[in-house]
Amino acid sequence: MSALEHAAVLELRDVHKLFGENHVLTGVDLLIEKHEVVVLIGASGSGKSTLMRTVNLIERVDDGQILLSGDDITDPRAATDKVRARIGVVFQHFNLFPHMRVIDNVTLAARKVHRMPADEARTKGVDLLTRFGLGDKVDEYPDRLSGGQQQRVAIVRAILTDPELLLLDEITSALDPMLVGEVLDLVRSLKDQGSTILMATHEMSFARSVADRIVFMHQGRILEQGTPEQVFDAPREAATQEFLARVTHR
Ligand SMILES: Nc1ncnc2c1ncn2[C@@H]1O[C@H](COP(=O)(O)OP(=O)(O)OP(=O)(O)O)[C@@H](O)[C@H]1O
Repeated sequence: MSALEHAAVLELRDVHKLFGENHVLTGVDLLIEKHEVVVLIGASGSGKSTLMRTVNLIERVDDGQILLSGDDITDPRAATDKVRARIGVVFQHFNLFPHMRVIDNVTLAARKVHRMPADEARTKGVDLLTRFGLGDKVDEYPDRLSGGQQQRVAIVRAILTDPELLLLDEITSALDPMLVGEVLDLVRSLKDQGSTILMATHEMSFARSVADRIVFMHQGRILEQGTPEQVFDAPREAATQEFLARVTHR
């Protein structure tokens, strides 16, 4: 077997990011294996979003390397659109096109970027929407859907082309609390079907129940990581203890 076949889905090696004088990522090392669900937690401003944005090449790292299934995507010669086509991304705001029906939103990238034939994309889109309880919304426009439904559509869009990695950045933060559960249930199904996920969230009980590994970020680096039991029940670092004391009552 070649070394590539053993490559982790995602590897960050000593990643640094600065915004002017603000050193936001201060040396992040992270390894995510296939089928792993890794949840990033940490205070506001600790660098979770920035970390995810460097993986999707929205932000360029200032130092260090990021490898996707063994390919150095921080190499300036790596084609940004080809890298992005291998990663499914869902942000806090759904960013659906308001003038396009749900099915067209879901299949657009598959058809235009991945050159999937339109009928195949539609069949796959309808199948996934149906599986996730949106079968009757296929031909609706986004503004006829609840926030939770729109976010589920955004997730279906992200998984339509079977990406190697899913990045989920605070996907429930903009939702009415009543609608959070349906979105988190979908994430749980993705885990059950073997997706590889890097997710930032403030939903601590969900993080505990879904994560294979919890990664606690503090001041731009990973302060500690481990199973949910290790990090939530026996945090080693004072900063982790303080953070958890503040958020776990939620
Ligand atoms: N485009 C940008 N330009 C300048 N500074 C930025 C930019 N994006 C993020 N920052 C700064 O980087 C730091 C980390 O922000 P980031 O959004 O990564 O934190 P976070 O842990 O995701 O926070 P939250 O939980 O609130 O989403 C903050 O100090 C923020 O102000």
